[in-house]
Amino acid sequence: WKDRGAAVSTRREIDANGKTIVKTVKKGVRDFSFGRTLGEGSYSTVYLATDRQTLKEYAIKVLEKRHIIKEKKIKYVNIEKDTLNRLTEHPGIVRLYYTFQDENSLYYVLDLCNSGELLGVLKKTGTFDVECARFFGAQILDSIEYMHSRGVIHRDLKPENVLLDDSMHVKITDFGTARLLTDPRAPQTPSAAARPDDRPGRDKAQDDTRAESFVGTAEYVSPELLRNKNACKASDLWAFGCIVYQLLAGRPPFKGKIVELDYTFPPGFPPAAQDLVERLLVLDPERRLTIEHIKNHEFFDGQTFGKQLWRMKAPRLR
Ligand SMILES: NC(=O)c1nn(CC2CCNCC2)c2c1CCc1cnc(N=C3C=CCC=C3)nc1-2
Repeated sequence: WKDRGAAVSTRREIDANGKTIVKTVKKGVRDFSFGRTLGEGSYSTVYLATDRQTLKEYAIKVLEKRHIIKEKKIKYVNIEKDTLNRLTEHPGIVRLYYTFQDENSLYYVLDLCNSGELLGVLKKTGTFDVECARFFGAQILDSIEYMHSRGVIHRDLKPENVLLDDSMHVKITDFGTARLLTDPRAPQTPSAAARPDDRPGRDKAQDDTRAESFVGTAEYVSPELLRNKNACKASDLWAFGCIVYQLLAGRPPFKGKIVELDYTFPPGFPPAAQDLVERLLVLDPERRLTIEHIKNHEFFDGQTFGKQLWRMKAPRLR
């Protein structure tokens, strides 16, 4: 497990002649004071942590080596690190600054999102109005577009994994179950994605075993992931449709795994949003709206995307 990125801290020591020497050493666990637990996964715990020298706050994800080895999850750990290493330049993705390790654990030093989960904020207000749903929807979509452009499929997008920073801007997290496409320009749909890809050097093992073992969260998992376990970029857009529905309705469209497409819109659900959701919650991934179409959909009329979107002030929640 090669550490990534090197943050150094300077340490003053007195040498044998009583002279003060300044050493630069790679940052380690002693350079941080660990605070409350922000979340626990089956293989990791995420803590609030403060850099003792700079006083900057981070989220530090700690994984126990013994547990990962015992549960044969080394591949997952490396996938997450490789995924985070690919997603370095976008305001809507939780950033990995660097990693370090000690004899027992691996440490990922990540952006801290002080405003918690989008789900928590939604629960406080019950539902969002169109302006809020459009702002958060646009930031999530902009982040998905960046992920997909870097050949990353998240596979488990849901409001719990959409975090918010101090300015109430979106930061998507938890790439432990992401799928890395070896060719970022890979096709958008499972049939093309499922076609055996015998390019030399393609790591089939990674795809096959991971495709077998992972399925997203029941309420947001796409039909193709349930059917043939092959997630494609359109699978993240199915989850996006579920999230847009939930922001405006206050609950996800499906309770538990979807059988076939039986969901209804509550009275008062905005018509443009209804049309958008209906074109995303489509069983056949090849017929689902693509990101370009979504950005041009009436629901996002007047909404900017790209750099300008991330300079906007988050709307007051109501
Ligand atoms: N799995 C992770 O990588 C991860 N998990 N968490 C906490 C989870 C809590 C349950 N819902 C999903 C997130 C984080 C991260 C990345 C890095 C990260 C950065 N900031 C926060 N901040 C939080 C603040 C209040 C409540 C929850 C999270 N959390 C995380």
